[in-house]
Parts: sequence; C-alpha cells; structure tokens
Amino acid sequence: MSLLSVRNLGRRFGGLLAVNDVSFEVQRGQIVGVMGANGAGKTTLFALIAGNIPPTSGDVLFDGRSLAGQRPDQVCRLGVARTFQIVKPFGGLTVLENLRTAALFGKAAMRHAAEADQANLRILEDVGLAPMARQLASTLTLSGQKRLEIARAIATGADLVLLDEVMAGLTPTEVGQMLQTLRRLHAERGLTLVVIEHVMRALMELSDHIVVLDHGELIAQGTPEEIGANPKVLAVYFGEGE
Ligand SMILES: Nc1ncnc2c1ncn2[C@@H]1O[C@H](COP(=O)(O)OP(=O)(O)OP(=O)(O)O)[C@@H](O)[C@H]1O
Repeated sequence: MSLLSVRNLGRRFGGLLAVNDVSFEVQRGQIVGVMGANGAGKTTLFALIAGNIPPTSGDVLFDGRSLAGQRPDQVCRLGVARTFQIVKPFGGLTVLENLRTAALFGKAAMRHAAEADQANLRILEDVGLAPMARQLASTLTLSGQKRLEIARAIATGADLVLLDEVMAGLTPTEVGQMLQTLRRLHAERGLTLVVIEHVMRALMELSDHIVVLDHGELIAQGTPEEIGANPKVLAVYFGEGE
C-alpha cells in the first residue's frame, strides 16, 4: 500500500482551478519531487495534503486513511509535516525552543521538555544546526532558518515530510550542502519526502520520482530521466518538443 495516495484532488478558488483532478502515489521511503512553474498549484497541493485548506473534490489517503476534513494539527499527529516557503521561526525563542512544541504536540507526542530537547538536539546535529541550538532563531542566516524549518517538521515525529522550496534563495554551495543534508536525513531517519523545488538540477539529483504540474493539472510523472525527456515538460519549460 502507498504511504500517500492523492486521488483526483481538486481545489477551486472562485473561477480558478488551482489544483485540477491530480492523482499520484508516494511509496514509503521514496523522495518524490514536485515541479511546475509559478502558480502551477504546488503550494496549494501541499496545503490540501496537510489540511491547511479543504479540497473541493477528491481525497488524500495517508497510510490508507482518508485525510478529508482533518485539521492541520490532526494531520500532523497522524505523521505528516510540512515546511513553509516563507519561513516563520519564533525569532524571540532559541533554535532548540523552536523545536519543543513540534515534539510535544506532533506525532512524537513527547511528554516532557527535557525529553524533547534531547531528541531535538540529535535532529539539530543532523541538519547542521547543533552549534546554534541556544542561539535566538532570529540570528540565523536564511540557510539556517530553512534548516530550522526542516528540523521543526522532523521534530514532530513525521513519517512523511513535505518540503516547500527549502533551497530557494540559497547560494549554489548552500544548495549542494542542503542536498547532502536531505539525503542523509532520508537515509538515516527512514523519512519519506515530497519536495517542491524550482532548482531543477537539484530536484533531478534528489528525486526517485517526479510529478509535474501545469496550471493545476498533472501533465507528467516518472523518473528524473523520463521527465527530462518528456515532450510536454520540455514544452512547458523551454517552449520546445511536441
Ligand atoms: N487562497 C487563495 N485564494 C485565491 N487564489 C489562490 C489562493 N492560493 C493560491 N491561489 C492561486 O492558485 C494558483 C496556484 O497557486 P500556488 O501557490 O499553489 O502555486 P505554486 O505552484 O505553488 O506557485 P509558486 O511556485 O509561485 O509558489 C495561483 O494562480 C494562485 O494565485
């Protein structure tokens, strides 16, 4: 059984079909990339999976269970966590304190702050933020804040983590480092990842499987090699093929 099944999912905003009859599967342990131009519906797709907004049609199954009508906190407690494109750490709290709520109220459901801190320090080591654990989150660089966002999603104890443009705005060196971090987290923590990214080369390197959205519709899916050679994808990105 797939860990995540997106089934004929749709979301309308007034006259606009932001997500239109989208279906795909994510297997446990996979890294699935989501590609698409600005406004293609990628972030709306994440918001629908994570329960931030309800779908107008279709369904999402997580581990065989429908997420329809579930609030974000309920979806999180089932084991799905997401990051946000615009990072919003609690700037007045330390990096470690930022992770506490996630560990106490997410699927991990830890009972005590000390227990949460111990587990979260290991996560901070994995994302390269351990030296900044006691620093205020507001003092982190953009790359650091993106890493904190990832750490917070993992601290919930999620099996499935949805990463929304965690490489946007990073330098090429930082993108390389982020790819290494994501691969390590995936391998060592047995996470399943769905990754939205505009940095196409990075997405091609990282993903086992890629889905491509265009104007809300899924126009292609397959391995990175298949997507790189798909005429519909080339037409959307480079105005060639077809
Ligand atoms: N709350 C909303 N109300 C009305 N329209 C919305 C809302 N959220 C998104 N949209 C519209 O839905 C479409 C898809 O937006 P979405 O943010 O999902 O695209 P995206 O692929 O994530 O784009 P980007 O790469 O720029 O983040 C866009 O036309 C957007 O303007």
